[in-house]
Amino acid sequence: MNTQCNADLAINVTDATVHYGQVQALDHASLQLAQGTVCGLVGMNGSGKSTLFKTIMGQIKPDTGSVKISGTDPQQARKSGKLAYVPQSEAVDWNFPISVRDVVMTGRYGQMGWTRRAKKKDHAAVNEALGRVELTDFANRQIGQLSGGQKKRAFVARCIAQGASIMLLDEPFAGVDKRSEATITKLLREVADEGGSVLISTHDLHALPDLADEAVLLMRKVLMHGRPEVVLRAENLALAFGLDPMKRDAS
Ligand SMILES: Nc1ncnc2c1ncn2[C@@H]1O[C@H](COP(=O)(O)OP(=O)(O)OP(=O)(O)O)[C@@H](O)[C@H]1O
Repeated sequence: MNTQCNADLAINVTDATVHYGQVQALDHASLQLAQGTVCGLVGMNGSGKSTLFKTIMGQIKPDTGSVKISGTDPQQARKSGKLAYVPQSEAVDWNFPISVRDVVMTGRYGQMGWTRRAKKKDHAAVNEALGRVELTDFANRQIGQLSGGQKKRAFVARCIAQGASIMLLDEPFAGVDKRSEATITKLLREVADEGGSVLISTHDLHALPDLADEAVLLMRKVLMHGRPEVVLRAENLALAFGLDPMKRDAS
C-alpha cells in the first residue's frame, strides 16, 4: 500500500502469529503503516485487534514473524517515547487515586530519569497537552471522576505530553460523547499532519471515512488494507463479519 522503504515505515508487522494456549489470536498477520497516516482497524469481537496492539507495543512476542517501529524494536520505541498506547477503558483502574494532571504527567516519565522529578519543561508539556484536549479545568480531579469521553481525552493528552509520534488507540470512541469524539478526531488528524501515525480500532464504521486515510480488516490475519471507502464495501465487510455491519452494530 505504501512506497516507503522498511526503515521509514512507522509500523511494520510481518507474519505475526500469536497464541494464548490453544487459542490462535493472530495468524501470520502483516501490517505496514506509513508515516503521516491515520488507519482504522476493523474486525469483529475476538478478531485479534487488542492482540495486534499488544504485539505492536512489544507486550506480546509473536510465535512467528517480527515487529519494527520506525525500523527499531517496540521496546526501544516505547523507551524513546515515540510509541504510545491508549488502552480500552476496561483495562484501566479508574479508582486509582491519581489526578488527571498526574495521569498526563506519566507520559513524561520516560524522559525524567529514575528520580521522576518533573522539571519546568515537563509541566509545560503537560499543561499544553491538557489544553489541547480541553481538560485544563479538570486537571486536579481524580481520573475516575471524569466522563467516559473526558477519560479518553486524558489518555490522549498523555500520549501528546509524551511526544509520541506513533499512537495506538483501542476503541477510543466507545461510550464517548460527541464533543470528545470531535476533539480526539481533530487531534489525531493533527498528529498525522505533523508526520505521525495513528492506528485506531473502532466499531464505528460510519465515522471511519472522515477519520482515517486507510482501513484494515482483521480476522486473525489482515484480510484487506486500503482506502476506507473501498475496504468498507459491503462485500468486504461480509468477509470479516459475515453480515453487513453498516446496517447493524458492528460488534
Ligand atoms: N489472555 C487471554 N487468554 C486467552 N485467550 C485470550 C486472551 N486474550 C485474548 N484471548 C482470545 O484471543 C482472541 C483475540 O482476542 P482480542 O482481545 O485480541 O480480540 P479483539 O478483536 O480485540 O476483541 P474485542 O473487539 O472484543 O476487544 C479471542 O478469541 C480471545 O478470546
